[in-house]
Amino acid sequence: MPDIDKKDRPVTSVTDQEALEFHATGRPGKLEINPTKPMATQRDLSLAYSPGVAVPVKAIAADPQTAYDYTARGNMVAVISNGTAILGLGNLGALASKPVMEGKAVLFKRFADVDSIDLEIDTENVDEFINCVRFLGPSFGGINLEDIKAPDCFVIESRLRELMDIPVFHDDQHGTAIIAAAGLINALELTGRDLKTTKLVCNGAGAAAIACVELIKAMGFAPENVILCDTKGVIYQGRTEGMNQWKSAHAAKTDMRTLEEAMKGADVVFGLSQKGAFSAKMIRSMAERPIIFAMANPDPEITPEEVARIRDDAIMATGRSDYPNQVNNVLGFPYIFRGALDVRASTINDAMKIAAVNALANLAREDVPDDVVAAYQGNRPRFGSQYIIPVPFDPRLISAIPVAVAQAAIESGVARKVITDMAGYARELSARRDPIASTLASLYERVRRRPKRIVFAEAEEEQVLRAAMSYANQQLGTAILLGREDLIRATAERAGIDLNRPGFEIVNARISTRVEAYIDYLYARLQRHGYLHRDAQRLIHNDRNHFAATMVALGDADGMVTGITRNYSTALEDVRRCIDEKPGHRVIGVSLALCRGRTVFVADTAVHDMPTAEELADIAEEAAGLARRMGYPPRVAMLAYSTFGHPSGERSERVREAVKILDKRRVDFEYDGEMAADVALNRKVMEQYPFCRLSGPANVLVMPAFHSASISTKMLQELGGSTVIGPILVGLDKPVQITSMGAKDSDIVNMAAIAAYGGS
Ligand SMILES: NC(=O)C1=CN([C@@H]2O[C@H](COP(=O)(O)OP(=O)(O)OC[C@H]3O[C@@H](n4cnc5c(N)ncnc54)[C@H](OP(=O)(O)O)[C@@H]3O)[C@@H](O)[C@H]2O)C=CC1
Ligand SMILES: CC(=O)C(=O)O
Ligand SMILES: [Mg+2]
Repeated sequence: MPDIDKKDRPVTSVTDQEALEFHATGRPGKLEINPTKPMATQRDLSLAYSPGVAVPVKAIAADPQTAYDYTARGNMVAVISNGTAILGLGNLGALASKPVMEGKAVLFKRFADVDSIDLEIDTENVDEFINCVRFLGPSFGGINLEDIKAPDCFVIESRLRELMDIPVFHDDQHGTAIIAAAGLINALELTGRDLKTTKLVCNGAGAAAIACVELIKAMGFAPENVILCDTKGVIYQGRTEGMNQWKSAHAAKTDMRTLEEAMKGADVVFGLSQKGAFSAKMIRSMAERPIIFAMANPDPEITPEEVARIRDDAIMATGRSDYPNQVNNVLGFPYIFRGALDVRASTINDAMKIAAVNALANLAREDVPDDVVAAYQGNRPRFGSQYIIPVPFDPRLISAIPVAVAQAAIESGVARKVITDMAGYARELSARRDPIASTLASLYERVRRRPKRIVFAEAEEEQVLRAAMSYANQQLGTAILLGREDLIRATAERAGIDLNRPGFEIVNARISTRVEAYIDYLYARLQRHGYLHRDAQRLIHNDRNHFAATMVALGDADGMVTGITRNYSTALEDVRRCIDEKPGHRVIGVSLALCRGRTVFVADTAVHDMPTAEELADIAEEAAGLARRMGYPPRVAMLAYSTFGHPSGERSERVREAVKILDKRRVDFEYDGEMAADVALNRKVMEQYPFCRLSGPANVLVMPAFHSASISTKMLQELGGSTVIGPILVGLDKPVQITSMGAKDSDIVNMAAIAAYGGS
């Protein structure tokens, strides 16, 4: 069980205030609705609404299946709850469940491009709830039930499945069961067990547990080898206390009465109950090479550290992201619905669930290819006791699971649309998901594995302190706070930030013991550039950028972030006085623009005002390198106002020349130009130039000059609704990132993490 000692604290811990601010910032909540058709002209309105809308109305009335062609139904799932069992928090009501349901809706979109809306129904009456949902059927392609207490959830789901002709899926039951079963299959394989003879104990007999037990029995577990326990102990035939029909269906013919008795000699134990339910004695009494899935959230029935102290032959999984082998339903519901929606399935049946189980289990046995390594913090996990199930950010999930689910739906006769080209479908699926979320997540994970000391050069500012707190809280490393200690502490107190916890270090330039070394270093660099010794003294004593950059140059910090109090070019000049460019590289700025599921890298957005052809070629190489490091195979477009010589003009000459220079350099990425932005980004327009060497729309845009780079990224941000990260500085010998003036704490912490990643 390597490495688990370091993982005592949850890595994603956030403060209550951060969580509230996250939800309240900007438009409150996590969701908004956007039209997919233009609504600009009278004609648009006539088509979208009266009179044009009457035509699809009549078509749907004549043939209901055409609703999938003319409305959003086919890609729309409702996430529905009454809040009676919100996560592990209990019955806090429908309204309080809304943040969770919005969260599930966002995960649907993020991971599988499924549009989703949350609906909170304010009743605990089972019949009222059922009636409310059943009449909503025409609006949706599927219903994802969430956080409804047992046994109500069983009645609600089975009645709605009968009443509705679209998939109804209780995520807490089947999502959990599918992921647990996938992990179990692999753990059985690794321990050389046959599922027909394996003895399993499941502690807990609620929503998740009953579904797990039903699924593994459907997969071939012998009913007599499965023992279910609840708060009253073993569920045995004839027991009357605390029973219901769902527990009775799994009551065992046995003399055992306690969990402790049941676990003696058991091969597998599932915990779907409560923190701490498994004792050391129970774990010790299990069979050799036991399989222990302690899935209670947020704290498992027993921790991996505790198990490791008791025995070293166990395969261990939990529901948490900070241990190996996370069993979490986010691995399932987005992809299962994706597959079900794509074949317009009328239900999600056992065949589809088992197909999802096998697809997930098989994925963990495959070699992890290069372009997926980023999702695993740069490591290449090998199928084994520490890797029995993929992580949620594995980009292969989007093509593996929906294909298997869709195929099973077709074969089991519940699909209303047949996909014949499954390989083509898998390719389409891969293109649906933008890897930026996994890229950033894996970047953060990688930094967590090798935490870094990052100096926050403007630590007297409140948003910088907030970013530093988030950096430390997320266990990315030590936040070195540069500034006057009294001011930093006063600001922290006003902002409610506790600086006495681990993860912070305050450095005051005026009293630092390293000042003389920094002055000597800077003077040696600048003495032949018109600087006197006292100029170097003044810069180190009075200027936080020079002090911080020198700290990084001399190895007293791993990286630096600055920029909110000084404009970009000034901050960059400060840094360049202290740090050179990396040998053989050119310092440039690259902005990441994320818009409608696409990510493009735009360069140079920071340094070169009017680059020469040679400089443009260098910029292309640096930007392509960054794209590749972030997991995107680069397709570089050298942009201009003209495309392949038309219209002709002097201004495009430099860009054409840059392409020739790249030809001579025999670079190892796709590039072409000069071309206009629409040719670079729009496949159809690009097709008018069949000789174009790009294999698809560009994802790296090299701008002809700084002004066009800056204007276009700002327009994308303001008018196009893009999220822009950066400019990210690349090409410096040490990792330094500069934010824009007035950046928010979330932007600053991203830049700090990027600086830390640069030093990994
Ligand atoms: N990792 C994952 O992806 C998921 C994990 N879970 C976890 O599973 C647990 C149960 O969730 P869910 O099924 O939705 O909840 P339910 O309320 O539907 O069921 C809880 C069950 O646990 C039993 N139980 C509670 N405490 C103990 C105990 N100390 N010993 C034995 N049995 C106990 C209850 O017994 P009784 O019937 O006697 O009251 C009940 O059967 C939670 O901790 C939840 O976090 C749930 C979904 C997904
Ligand atoms: C993970 C989940 O769905 C839950 O805890 O309820
Ligand atoms: Mg849930």
